Amino acid sequence: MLTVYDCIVTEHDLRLVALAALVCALASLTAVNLLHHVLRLERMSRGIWLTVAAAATGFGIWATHFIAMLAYSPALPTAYNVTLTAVSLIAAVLLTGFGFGIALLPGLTASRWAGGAAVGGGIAVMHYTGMAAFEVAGTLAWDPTLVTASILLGGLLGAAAVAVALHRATPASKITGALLLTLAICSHHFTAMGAVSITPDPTIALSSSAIPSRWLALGVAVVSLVILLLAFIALILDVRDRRRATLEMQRMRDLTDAALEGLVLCAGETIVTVNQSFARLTGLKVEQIGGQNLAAWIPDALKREILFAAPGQAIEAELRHGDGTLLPVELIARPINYKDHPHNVIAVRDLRDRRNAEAQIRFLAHHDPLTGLGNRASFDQRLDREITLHGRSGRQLALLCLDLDGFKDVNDLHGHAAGDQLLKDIAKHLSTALAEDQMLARLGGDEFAVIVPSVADPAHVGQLAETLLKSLKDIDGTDTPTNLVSVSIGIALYPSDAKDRTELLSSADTALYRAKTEGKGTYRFFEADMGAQIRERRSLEHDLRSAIANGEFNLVYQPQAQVDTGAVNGFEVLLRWIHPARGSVPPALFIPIAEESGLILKIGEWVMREACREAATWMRPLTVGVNVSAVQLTSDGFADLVRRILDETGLPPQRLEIEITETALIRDPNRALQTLQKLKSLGISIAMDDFGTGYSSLSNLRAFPCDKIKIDRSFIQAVHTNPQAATIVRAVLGLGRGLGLPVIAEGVETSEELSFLDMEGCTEAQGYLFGRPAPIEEFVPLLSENVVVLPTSPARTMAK
Ligand SMILES: Nc1nc2c(ncn2[C@@H]2O[C@@H]3COP(=O)(O)O[C@H]4[C@@H](O)[C@H](n5cnc6c(=O)[nH]c(N)nc65)O[C@@H]4COP(=O)(O)O[C@H]3[C@H]2O)c(=O)[nH]1
Repeated sequence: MLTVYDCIVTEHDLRLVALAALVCALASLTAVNLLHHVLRLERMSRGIWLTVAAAATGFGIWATHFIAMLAYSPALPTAYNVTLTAVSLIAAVLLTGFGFGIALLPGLTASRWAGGAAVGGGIAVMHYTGMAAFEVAGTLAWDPTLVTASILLGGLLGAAAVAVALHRATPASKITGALLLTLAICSHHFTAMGAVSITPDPTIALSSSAIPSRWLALGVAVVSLVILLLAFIALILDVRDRRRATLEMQRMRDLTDAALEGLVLCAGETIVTVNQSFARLTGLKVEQIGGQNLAAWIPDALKREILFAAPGQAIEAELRHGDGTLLPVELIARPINYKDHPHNVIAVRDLRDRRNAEAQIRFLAHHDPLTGLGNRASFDQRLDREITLHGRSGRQLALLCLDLDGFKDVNDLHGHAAGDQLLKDIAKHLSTALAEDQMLARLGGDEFAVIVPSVADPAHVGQLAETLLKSLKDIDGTDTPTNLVSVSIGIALYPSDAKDRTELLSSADTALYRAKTEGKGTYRFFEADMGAQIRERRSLEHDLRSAIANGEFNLVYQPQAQVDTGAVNGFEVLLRWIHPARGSVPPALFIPIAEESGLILKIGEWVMREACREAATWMRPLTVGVNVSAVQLTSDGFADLVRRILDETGLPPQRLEIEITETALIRDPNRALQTLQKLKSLGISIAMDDFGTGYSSLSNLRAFPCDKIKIDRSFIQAVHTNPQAATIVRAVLGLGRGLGLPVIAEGVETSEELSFLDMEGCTEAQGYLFGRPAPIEEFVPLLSENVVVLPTSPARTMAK
């Protein structure tokens, strides 16, 4: 070591040593930059630039050697053999090119070390060939240890230089590599120079063809200029490559950021970079993620293993958000070559929307979207399950079918939004009244059902039905018109009322039908004989639908006469249905069915038109009383319909009397009032039918524009037997007098009843005593002349 130091300090011109080191460093940096340039090139165009890199390095080694030789002053005449000097340059270029070629073999780290060692070998070959070209007037002696050391230094440092320089494309890696290469060349040179000792020998003459040292200096200067030029080219190339790489990187980043999916570039499990979409998924910034381990974001090690083991295959995993929550994602990995190194790109797709949609679909498949209750499908499944369980255990199961009475009116009168709101409110109230193990489902428009498992006593189910009915009374009617609806409930038990689901549903439905027909807003248990009645009712409803078209209806007329004179004032029109198989079906049977099914609208229109057409043909201006049901009165445009019929038939409105019951008013008082006012404004009169049986409310008589009160026939017929009935008749007659409204008594069958009415001041009557309802042809004389209809009463004056 000391020998080498002595050699540098005492035998060399240090300024030239510094210049040699500078040229060497410049050549090394040029070589490293050119090597990286070669790496970035297509394989095809690599050869040329590999040659340029080999030339720059070979020339650099050569120039370093000869500048250092110029710095060497053994105080003897020296010169250089031309051929060997040229060979040393060629050897330096060729061996460096060979070493670089090995080092650039793709994918092998060992090849970089081997290539670097070959470059180190080139340095040694060049040096010792150069020394062979060295002529001096003396003899050279070599220290074998230092020679070996010089070769090892060149080889080892050369290997390390190339390996480090090519490890990464960072400036640090490049500079370190270049410094190591400089060190390899310089350390080799000066160690080798330390190994040589010259013994002056005046007998040895320098050959005449040898280049003198000053010529060598010129040659070295030229070579150094070549190195400078190559270095400049390498710099330009490097800057250009960097700019391109930056642009390319920016383009790639823009492209990946535009992707909706998250993209992660990984070297092994280390994240190199990510795009904006991925950063968004994690809630962090792009810069915060680069350099981290993939495990920080995809915690499931097995999933990561599968991901890399099966490139191109989508796998579902969980991604950790910056806040620690886990998101469902789909991952696909693809291997790519990035910066000549194998990498993986992982596409990350957010599955939250898909999962939500799937959950939504699953929910919709089993739930009613409006109320959130179970739907028919999930109800059927549960019922089947419960039936199987109860069948095995022998316990009882109850099924409650609920139906809203009057729900159609809510939709018609208040709109569908109000109807929907009402259904939601009802679902909420019913749900809160039920226990955990009971299931409420919405089976259709206004149909709900409740499954009650493990029924110990049917009376408990009755109590539950009452609770449900009561719970609906609590609904605040400000937003939803609950006063228009009530709920009817039908209850059937398994296994006593049915042997399977279909039969159980049918039994509960039958009980529901009964509840609806027997007052609504109530509940009924299934009874064995209900089925036949319901079938009967449904069959009638079916036949009613075609009754008008089949001409099965006709009208009968019943006279209404003055009590004192018997003079006829008009007729009440009554509908008759002659069923092709059953014969005459009483209105008390089919009118409620027509009302419930809505058929009354068509039927009522037919009655009104026929009655008006008939009355318009009468010679005398008698009144015609037409019964109008609640459904008609509250239907859209009823008053307009009546006006059109009057126009069509030509009947003066004053001759038409519409008979309504109090129940029709109570159903929807506002709408009823509006319609009645319109009818009144047309000149039509209104009679309050069946008075005394329903609400018999004075306020109704006051609030609605009524022209006549009709006392129900049940009171008239009991007037002699039941003192209470007589009192009611008197009270109604008093009410009429007080309000200034005429009162007509219905169902007068005997002269005693008539006498009573006469005595009590009732002015008008109707009943079998005056005439049974009959086809109008039977009353022809009454229509043309003022014939009194009461021939049986001798007390009465016959009026002409
Ligand atoms: N025992 C007895 N009965 C008498 C006597 N005088 C009349 N009647 C019966 O009493 C009912 C009077 O009709 P209502 O109270 O309007 O009661 C009617 C009415 O509410 C309804 N109805 C009949 N036709 C129509 C119609 O065209 N439209 C509507 N909406 N309802 C109708 O059907 C109900 C029953 O009608 P009907 O069976 O025809 O029964 C009629 C009539 O035949 C009597 O002296 N003794």
